[in-house]
Amino acid sequence: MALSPVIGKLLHKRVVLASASPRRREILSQAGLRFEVVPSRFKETLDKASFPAPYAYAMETAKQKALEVAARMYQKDLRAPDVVIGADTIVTVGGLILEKPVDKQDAYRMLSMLNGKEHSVFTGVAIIHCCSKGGQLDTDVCQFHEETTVRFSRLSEELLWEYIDSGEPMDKAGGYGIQALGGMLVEYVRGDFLNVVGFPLNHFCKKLVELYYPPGRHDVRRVKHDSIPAVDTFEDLSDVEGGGSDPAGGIEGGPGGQAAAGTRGAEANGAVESPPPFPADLLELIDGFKASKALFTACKLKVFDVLKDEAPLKAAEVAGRIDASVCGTGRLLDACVALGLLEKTDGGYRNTEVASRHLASDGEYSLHGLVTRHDDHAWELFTRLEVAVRQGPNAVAGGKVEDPAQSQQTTLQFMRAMHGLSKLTARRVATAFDLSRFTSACDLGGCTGALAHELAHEYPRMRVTVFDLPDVLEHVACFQPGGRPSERISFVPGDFFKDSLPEAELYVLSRILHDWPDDQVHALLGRLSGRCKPGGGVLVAEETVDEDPAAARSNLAAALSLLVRPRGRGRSGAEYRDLLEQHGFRDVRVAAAAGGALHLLLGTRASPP
Ligand SMILES: Cc1cn([C@@H]2O[C@H](COP(=O)(O)OP(=O)(O)OP(=O)(O)O)[C@@H](O)[C@H]2O)c(=O)[nH]c1=O
Repeated sequence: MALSPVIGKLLHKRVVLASASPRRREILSQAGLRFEVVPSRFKETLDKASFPAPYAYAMETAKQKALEVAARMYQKDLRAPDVVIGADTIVTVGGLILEKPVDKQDAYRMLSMLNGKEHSVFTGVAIIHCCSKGGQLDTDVCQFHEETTVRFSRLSEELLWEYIDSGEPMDKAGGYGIQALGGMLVEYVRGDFLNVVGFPLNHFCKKLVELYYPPGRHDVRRVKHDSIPAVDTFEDLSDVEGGGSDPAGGIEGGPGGQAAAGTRGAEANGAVESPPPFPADLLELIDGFKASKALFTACKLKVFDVLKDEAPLKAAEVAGRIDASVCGTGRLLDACVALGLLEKTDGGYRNTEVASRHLASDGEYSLHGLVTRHDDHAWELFTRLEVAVRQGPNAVAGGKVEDPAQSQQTTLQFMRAMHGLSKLTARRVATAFDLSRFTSACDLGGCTGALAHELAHEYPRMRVTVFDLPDVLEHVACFQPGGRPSERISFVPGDFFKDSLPEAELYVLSRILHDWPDDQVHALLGRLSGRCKPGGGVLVAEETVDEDPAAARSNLAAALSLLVRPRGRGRSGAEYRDLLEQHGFRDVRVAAAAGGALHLLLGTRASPP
């Protein structure tokens, strides 16, 4: 069966289901998973009020159930299973969390609350990978939750009691079982049916895909947090069976036929037309700016710096370090956990590897400066996207040109942003072509010298001059590795439109040309071409505006940025090639770097006719 490659990843592992729920056992075994069942002894008594949302409570309970089993099994024979799966299903209505009723009266109380209304069913799931490290149990926790909306018909007292007397409600969250007699109470279901029954199989498979086929081995652009499965087998299945995001499609093909019976039951109850597929991707897109803003805020408040130095820390401790409210900090930290930037453990919050490497303000590959620049500058610029669309490029701010050297602060911020970005791509730019025939290079607008360092490192015969505005070069010292530039790198102050260009065999224009309108690009290339000797070269690195709709998604940010910028313009790869050829460069070779984000061109100066 097409799904088996995903489930199959667990077939050679010792898997334990930490649950007494017969429904979970059935759902997972019908999906082809092989596992042992070890019911958890964890008491479901966590303080619900201490969680920011009901799903967080369900996820934590699921995790504690699984951890209890892992710890107990490890203690017993000093060998934990490879994977322990825990789950917890709750029903929420009017802000209340309903678990399993304690008696018939309690079941009546719950069913009365659900009567004639919509409610949510959340299942929190924890997939815990265990191993033994230094004689101790080591666990790696992966958690997620799924929400399904269910609506009950208006039911008479008599029917409610008849249902309660059947005994079915007693071991089920919210006091009903949708898969059996309880299905008759349900008017409609929106979302994953199996999630209501007790285990969100579809989301579980997606998580397995994320865990066992991490981005990098596949096309990164196809992996989206909690939404699209990244493996062909799984994606194909969704297509075949009625559309990836259509929960109903998934149910029909689901294991065992229970689910199918459930949906048919809901239809038979009549009255309500089945709702359209839940547009999860679209909603994620609508909320996309909130995710960016959460990241910006956490960076600005130096959350990732604090957690890089000391971790794990509780929300109150982080709040103390960043001088912010405990409640606000808790929300922000949880948002960062949901975004995959932080991890939450029993001891508190800690950075993910990516956060420590890229979001703390220090470190070789820090993007903190880039994030700050986006928050302070790009954010504001994008609020004017509508104006830019209506009036065309460069119309924003009445054509006001932002000068990066406006103030020391702005210059430094700009340099930090550029430095972070350049460090990430410099090696790729330096090595995309064999540049070993050049013994000197001049990086025009080379800013902090990040690319110059890579060129000097890659080509031991090459001397590199960084040519940039005096205000920029004033600050370069703090960006040099070890505090000082290499012997083969020199910094020369000047304006490439006015001042004499340093002599070099290779001229580099990395992320420069997009910033200028055509007349100034021609002026600059004309000066450069006049200075370049025959056989010399020009290397251009740019984000391009591609005409190819298939590439549009990856170019989206660059294309829109170029639209809202007060100056400059986006160009396609072909336009850059044309520009070089117009200025006497021949044999233009083209390459892509940084996963296609950068377009590189290397041209050779022809002898004048
Ligand atoms: C809404 C609904 C719930 N359930 C069952 O309700 C229990 C929830 O309780 P839990 O605490 O998550 O699990 P448990 O049964 O106590 O088992 P365990 O995992 O060991 O704690 C699980 O059984 C679910 O199937 C159904 O069978 N059908 C439904 O429509």
